Amino acid sequence: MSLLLPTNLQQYPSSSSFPSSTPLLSPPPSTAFVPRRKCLRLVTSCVSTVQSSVATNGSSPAPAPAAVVVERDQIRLGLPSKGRMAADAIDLLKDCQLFVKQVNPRQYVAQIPQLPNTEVWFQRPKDIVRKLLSGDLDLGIVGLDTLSEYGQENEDLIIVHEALNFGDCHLSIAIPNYGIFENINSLKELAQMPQWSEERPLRLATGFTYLGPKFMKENGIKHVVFSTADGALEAAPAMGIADAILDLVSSGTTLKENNLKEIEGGVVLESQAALVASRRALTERKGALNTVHEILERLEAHLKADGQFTVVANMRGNSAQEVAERVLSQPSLSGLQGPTISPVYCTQNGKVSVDYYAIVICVPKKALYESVKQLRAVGGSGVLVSPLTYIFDEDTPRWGQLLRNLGL
Ligand SMILES: Nc1ncnc2c1ncn2[C@@H]1O[C@H](COP(=O)(O)OP(=O)(O)OP(=O)(O)O)[C@@H](O)[C@H]1O
Ligand SMILES: O=P(O)(O)OC[C@H]1O[C@H](OP(=O)(O)OP(=O)(O)O)[C@H](O)[C@@H]1O
Ligand SMILES: [Mg+2]
Repeated sequence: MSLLLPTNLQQYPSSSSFPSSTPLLSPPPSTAFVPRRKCLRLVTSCVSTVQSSVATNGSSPAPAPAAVVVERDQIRLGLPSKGRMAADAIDLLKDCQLFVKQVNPRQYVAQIPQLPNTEVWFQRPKDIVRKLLSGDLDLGIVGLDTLSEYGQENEDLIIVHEALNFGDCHLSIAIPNYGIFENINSLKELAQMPQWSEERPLRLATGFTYLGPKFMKENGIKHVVFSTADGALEAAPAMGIADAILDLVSSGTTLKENNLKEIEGGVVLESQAALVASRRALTERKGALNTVHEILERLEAHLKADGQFTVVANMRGNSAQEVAERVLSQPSLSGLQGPTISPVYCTQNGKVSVDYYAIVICVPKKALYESVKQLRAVGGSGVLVSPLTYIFDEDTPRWGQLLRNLGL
């Protein structure tokens, strides 16, 4: 990777010399609960964080901050303060019956009455990651892209839930769909283009100044130089500033509108919102593990139910067993653990009898129509479909994983 002539974008030669757009500076957390002696240690640790991280977000992995857990009574959860993740994060918590009470949008601290030992702090997503690392936050909701870029594989960061079902996008290389790139459709073809040399490397514009150089290095692409900007990167190729870009894509509209295309092998990562925690907080801060357990249980119950419908149907039959056999003969009707089948009691000529059975199953939303067709095929009628709110399993699989990860 080599240096290119300056342009109107900031240019940096490689991952090792990519300077920071913003230093990892986080203000000391509230000292309200910090005893005096701890206060001194806290300041020391903040100073060392600042000094050691001026070359981020695109340099070598940030060193683990000093292992200090500041004493405070409240567990701190960081939520995105604005942008596309903010409303969805609050809505998700609301769907889990966790109501974030924010008096007005400019107030950066809020409460969740259902979690009395927890404070919400609204921060920019990248600052959530930085503050998890500095110990100023204990938990956070951010995109996996931001976590990877600013967390830089730091072992103190633990992904508690990696798929919160919003903020979906992917980080991808894109090139012009015209000119010398017209017939280039893969990373390999891009790398092998005769145009790139030590003197004239491929110019890649990205805001991902850590992940970009790392990805190119891992893919053996040597003749590349990086530049950065804060947004509207898709303009860079047409402006003649860059040959390619590395940016987030969701609908693909921005690429299309700027005559750019993605290439095979060019996806650096898939991203969506995740619940992230500081390992130190979970192991050392009183109450943090209980809080994360409760949040995780609620999230899992909601997210699992979110993809499912409850389907109730009537079915004529001689016995529950016989109805069950018919239902289970269909591939999409086994539900989560098999159908629940109950007799429907009717009176006929003054006598109570059972001619029908009600069957209840959970059906993935995507398979709803197929399931209705299969139900009809085995004699189902009067099909009622309703949304499912929560599925609380015996155990949350991610909780077990988390405990193993923490060595507990
Ligand atoms: N199409 C998309 N473009 C960018 N980010 C997306 C997209 N879809 C989902 N996301 C998620 O939203 C996050 C960006 O949120 P937002 O746009 O609020 O930016 P930000 O982090 O506040 O950055 P900045 O304010 O510096 O632009 C991404 O990190 C990603 O996880
Ligand atoms: O695939 P799409 O749905 O078109 O979304 C992708 C675009 O959205 C984001 O930009 P953003 O809107 O944050 O603007 P910015 O680049 O100016 O920050 C991202 O950086 C892409 O440019
Ligand atoms: Mg953009």
